[in-house]
Amino acid sequence: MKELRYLNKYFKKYWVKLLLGVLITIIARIFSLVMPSYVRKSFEVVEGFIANTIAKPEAKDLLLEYILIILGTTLLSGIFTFLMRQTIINVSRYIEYDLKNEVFNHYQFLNLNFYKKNRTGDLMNRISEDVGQVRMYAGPAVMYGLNALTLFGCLIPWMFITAPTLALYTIAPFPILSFLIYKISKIIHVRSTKVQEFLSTLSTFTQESFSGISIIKAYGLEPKINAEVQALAIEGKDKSMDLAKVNAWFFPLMILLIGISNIFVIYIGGKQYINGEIESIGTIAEFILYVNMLTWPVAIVGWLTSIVQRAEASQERINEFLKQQPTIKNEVEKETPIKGNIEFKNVSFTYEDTNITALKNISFTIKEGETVAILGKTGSGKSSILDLIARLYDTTSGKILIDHTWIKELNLNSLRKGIGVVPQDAFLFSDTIKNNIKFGKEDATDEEIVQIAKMAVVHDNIMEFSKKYDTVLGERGITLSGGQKQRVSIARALIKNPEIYLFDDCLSAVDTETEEEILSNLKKISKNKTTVIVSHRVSSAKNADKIIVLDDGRIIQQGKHDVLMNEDGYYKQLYYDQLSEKES
Ligand SMILES: Nc1ncnc2c1ncn2[C@@H]1O[C@H](COP(=O)(O)OP(=O)(O)OP(=O)(O)O)[C@@H](O)[C@H]1O
Repeated sequence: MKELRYLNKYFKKYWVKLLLGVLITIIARIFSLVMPSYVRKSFEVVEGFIANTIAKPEAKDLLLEYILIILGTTLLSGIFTFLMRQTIINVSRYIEYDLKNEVFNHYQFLNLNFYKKNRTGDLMNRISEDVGQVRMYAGPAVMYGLNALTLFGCLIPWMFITAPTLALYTIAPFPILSFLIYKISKIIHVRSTKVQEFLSTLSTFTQESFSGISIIKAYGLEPKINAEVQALAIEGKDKSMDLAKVNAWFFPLMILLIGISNIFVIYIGGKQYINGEIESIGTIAEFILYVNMLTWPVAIVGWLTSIVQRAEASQERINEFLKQQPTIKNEVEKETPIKGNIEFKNVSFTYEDTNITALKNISFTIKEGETVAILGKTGSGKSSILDLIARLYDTTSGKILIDHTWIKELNLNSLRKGIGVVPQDAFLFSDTIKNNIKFGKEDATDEEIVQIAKMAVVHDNIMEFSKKYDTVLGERGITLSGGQKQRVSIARALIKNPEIYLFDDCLSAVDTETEEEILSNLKKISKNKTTVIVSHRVSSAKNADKIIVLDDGRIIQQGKHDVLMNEDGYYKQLYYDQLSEKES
């Protein structure tokens, strides 16, 4: 229960509703207890009538009165049971809602490393499956637990007062029932976890095969994939059958134990009645009703134990993530708007997960308003520089200064607000083109969006779609070409109108003509703004105020196009290679 203590803050938050729920549960159970004793009394009236101690009209009146009492109390018990669910189960839904939001918000603040270390499926599972298990504890477990406690607390003493020996025989099989249900619930849990795990493997596999359907078709891999799905399906069927087998034991076992208890009541009760140890045959009827009333709560004790254990395990998994603190977090309260001066001072950077040192003792300065191009072979550390500027990671050693202030001493929101990133993989959301562009500026007008799309040279493409800017992208809509995606992603950054633009090889999928047009538009729009362009093409770099050439995490060349063209080195070589490529 140590991990589940985390939920106490939510129980405190909803304590009024919970207390109301507890009171309602107790009232509902007390009303339900009235019925069996009135059934006994009804039997006694019939017995009295048969023995001629009660006259027919009086017997009729009494029976009618008892029936009305039974009906009334059962109705009241039903109404309060409804209210019990409305309060306690509702509280559990509120807790589920709060906890899901808390976990999701927490995820958002964690570093990129967290997302690399943990699989997306796992993150999703903890927020849905695990929170769902915890809700079972906060709602049904509390409700059924209370229910059972109230019933045991009221019924068992009453049964012992009415007929002690009969009570003892009646409840004797109950602990066995509880224990067996507990054992079965545990086996069910183990097997259903296996089924769940398997289902997530299966859905990952099928999802990947749908996403990669074009590759599968192009390589003629359909039979192989079908065979793999077949094998997975058989495995899944076997696991589900295992679960079904143990599930099938649950209700028969309950019915068996109810039957045994009923036999005890009838046999022992009958013997006692014959021996005159109990006064009325109605007591036997009353106890049969008690057996039926107690069976579910008794079974539930076993079930509850396993629910609590599962919730504890789930909360432990949730807490494991909630305990993780972002290493990159905002520690500066006041806003610190940025202007765009960037300085790297002996920066080295190693990725924690792979231990790859992407940058080795890098130093350079970019003045406010300058355009700097970063070139270099793949894996030389270009994107890592951009990630460090946006503070998606912190340097391993050395310092980054923005406007002469250490990046860690800036307000993180102000920094990110001042930066417009166009990443290498132009990720667009499954939403309309308009909303994807508006992501950069929520209150952008339609005119602004069109103007920016023109700047990113994607307006004409968008106008060709039947729904124009309202065209939905992604899984629910159309797939843009690589170049179109890149340009929508550029529009998204431009509309933000930040102080620093970071373009990560974002023109790789457009032809050189469009590239020229976009670059000249960028020049106009990003005048006086700091612009860092990562590229593999000299054409994107040649007009920059400074070109930085990286190799294996180190700067090997630095300067303007003319300067670098006068040096023998990577840049000059690349220039001539790309020139001859263009000519041929
Ligand atoms: N998120 C990451 N986690 C771990 N290692 C990484 C990560 N990103 C990059 N690396 C490694 O760091 C090195 C530099 O990568 P980086 O992406 O900065 O290179 P790049 O010059 O931008 O390459 P490209 O031109 O192919 O985009 C590479 O060896 C890469 O494998």
